[in-house]
Amino acid sequence: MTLTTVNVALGPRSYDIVIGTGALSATAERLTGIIGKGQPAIIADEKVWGLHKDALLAVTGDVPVITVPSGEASKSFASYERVMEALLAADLGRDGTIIAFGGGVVGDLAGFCAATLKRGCQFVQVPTTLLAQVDSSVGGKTAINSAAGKNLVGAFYQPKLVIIDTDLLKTLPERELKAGYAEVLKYGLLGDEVFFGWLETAYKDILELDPLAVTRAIETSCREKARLVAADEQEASVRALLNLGHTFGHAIEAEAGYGGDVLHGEGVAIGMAMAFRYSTALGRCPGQDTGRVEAHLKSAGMPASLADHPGAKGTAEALLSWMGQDKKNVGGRLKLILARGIGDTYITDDVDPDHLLSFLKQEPGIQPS
Ligand SMILES: NC(=O)c1ccc[n+]([C@@H]2O[C@H](COP(=O)([O-])OP(=O)(O)OC[C@H]3O[C@@H](n4cnc5c(N)ncnc54)[C@H](O)[C@@H]3O)[C@@H](O)[C@H]2O)c1
Ligand SMILES: O=C(O)C(=O)C[C@@H](O)[C@H](O)[C@H](O)COP(=O)(O)O
Ligand SMILES: [Zn+2]
Repeated sequence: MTLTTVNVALGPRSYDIVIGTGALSATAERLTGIIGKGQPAIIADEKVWGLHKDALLAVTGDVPVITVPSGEASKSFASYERVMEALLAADLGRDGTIIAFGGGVVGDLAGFCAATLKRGCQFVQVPTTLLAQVDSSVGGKTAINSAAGKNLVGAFYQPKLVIIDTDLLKTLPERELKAGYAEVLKYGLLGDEVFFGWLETAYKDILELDPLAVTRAIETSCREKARLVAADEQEASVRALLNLGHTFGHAIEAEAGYGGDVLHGEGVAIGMAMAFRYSTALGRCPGQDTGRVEAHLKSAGMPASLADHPGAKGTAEALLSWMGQDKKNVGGRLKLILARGIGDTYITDDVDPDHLLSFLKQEPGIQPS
């Protein structure tokens, strides 16, 4: 078994991402080294725990486990409170280690618990979805949702180690694989046209979990994420490129509620297509590139607009109002990631809300005001 290691270079907060088949058992010594003499605890997605607990327990030995229900609803204040009380009852101190075992939901929740437990304890990510393996386990964005919007309560807090065992993906449902693929695609669209070109031919292999294709997709995504995070840990500049499609996507998710009608990756897929269409509407991106993005999403069986997704809804006004809550906004100005073409994106706060509203009103599937 060959493992690949990508380092996230953040000075004293630097850490490795270890990627490959069998990565979990191969990193056992590193994990126990991080745990040291402190008290560890596992925070696991309930479904993942049922499927894969033996793989993790074989590495950690007997460790307290706190499970949370599967799904976005677990990124809530209620779930955060329950998990924090359980961690305190398990006697974790600052030298304790929280091991997140699940997709992005568990990673974001467990990371926020780690950031705030006694003002910070150790944290290790063991992501189990494609989305979490290519994106959410890396970079230290941790959060829960609020009634006001997605990820509005959180912290930047880096893990000590990310263990990406691609064997864990074998049980992932197809819809979740596709949702994760949206974030893979993001890395091509935001800055790597060659990678996008490869994805146009390799997407079937990735979705069928061909080991070489999956590993290349994960490694390429993690390298680019590690590069952007190392350059701008707290999203003061270039890191915002990782938010391509998210201002639209988070609004679509929020409007659908967090009950699983629209998955994060599905919102991002629609949001990226919207960002390209809006860039074309502004005369900044050739329509040919936008057409290529839409065509690829359709080939991969993913939505490119609200009309393609039965759970996506909302009026232009409602979506714009959610976008107004976005954390990137400064001084009340909307900030968007737009495109000059595939692999060439930029961050702008030069957004006219009236113009954006007219654009949204013409989007396929948007509800009448
Ligand atoms: N922090 C970040 O940088 C970042 C980046 C991207 C997304 N996110 C967040 O991540 C979340 C989405 O993550 P997600 O797509 O992983 O969703 P998720 O965590 O809800 O997992 C998706 C589903 O797959 C199931 N599952 C997980 N692993 C499995 C496995 N190996 N086999 C079978 N089933 C499995 C889960 O039970 C769940 O039902 C969103 O909340 C999003 O905001 C965060
Ligand atoms: O790591 C980042 O930076 C990202 O933006 C990655 C996104 O895929 C992820 O969904 C993130 O949680 C969104 O961040 P937010 O700041 O818009 O909540
Ligand atoms: Zn995302």
